[in-house]
Amino acid sequence: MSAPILELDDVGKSYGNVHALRGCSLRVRQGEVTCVLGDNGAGKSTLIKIISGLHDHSEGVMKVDGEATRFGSPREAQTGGIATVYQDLALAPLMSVWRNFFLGNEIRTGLLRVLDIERMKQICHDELAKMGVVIPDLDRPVGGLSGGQRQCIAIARAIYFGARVIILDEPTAALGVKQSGVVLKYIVKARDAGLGVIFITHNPHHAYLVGNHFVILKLGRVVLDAHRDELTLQQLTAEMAGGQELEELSHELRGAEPGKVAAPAAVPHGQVQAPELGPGDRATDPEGR
Ligand SMILES: Nc1ncnc2c1ncn2[C@@H]1O[C@H](COP(=O)(O)OP(=O)(O)OP(=O)(O)O)[C@@H](O)[C@H]1O
Repeated sequence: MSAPILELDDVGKSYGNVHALRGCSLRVRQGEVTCVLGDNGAGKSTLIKIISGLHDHSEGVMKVDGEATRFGSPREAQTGGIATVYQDLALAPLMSVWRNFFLGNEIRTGLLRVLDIERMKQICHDELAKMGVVIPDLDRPVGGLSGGQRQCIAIARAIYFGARVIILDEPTAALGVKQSGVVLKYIVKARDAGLGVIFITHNPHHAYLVGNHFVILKLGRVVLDAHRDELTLQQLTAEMAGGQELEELSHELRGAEPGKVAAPAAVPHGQVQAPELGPGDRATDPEGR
């Protein structure tokens, strides 16, 4: 197993009296997808903010390449090779695809330092092609693209600008089934390109399709930390759903409405009931099984 690029040891963060994160340990390795799952208020955003340099941790140690590190700003985290793709993406909707790709990092040429548009378009085209993204017209405003395509542009951009760890903040949360599939494929491509991917999600089905490693946060604590070999999709779903709590709820609902059969237990927060993985799903199995 390769040495972790990023390690958290017992990291915690308090906002005044609120312990948003406690005793969180995590390893992110090259060529692996680490999925961080958790309900609302579990501490996922706090974790992202610590790793991406927005907040400092109050307890524990964060290491990058084995060295204890505290990022003073998101820019420092980026320089350290850590890129965060937020759900709202920080893309400018009215700007073209290539302008968005180079936003803040434009290539200039000549004495007058004018924008080298042709070169930027060519690089943008090549980098998207490497990820298998085909956008025929790079002059098109990003706002006119699908949510899945926008996520992919943001991922390709992070890779091109030197990310070694990429944090994806619920990239499939606002997407339908097909678009989610597109984004999951690019997560696999980023992993195969050698990045360490942190995939934040509410959805155990999406996580299990691409994940090598799974961490579940609940009320700021890690309640599950398992490698793919140690866990089935059903177990992951049950852990996420809080099997015991749903069992109790199911009894309660049955009691409340006599004669009615309670709804299936494991469907929290509008998520889809867990399908058994079919042969098609295995296409994105990170172990290639
Ligand atoms: N700036 C803050 N000040 C005080 N409390 C905060 C702050 N940010 C987060 N918290 C609290 O910390 C806990 C964890 O919040 P966090 O946003 O990290 O959870 P989350 O898992 O990202 O939730 P969601 O999925 O709803 O975004 C919550 O109880 C939240 O209310």
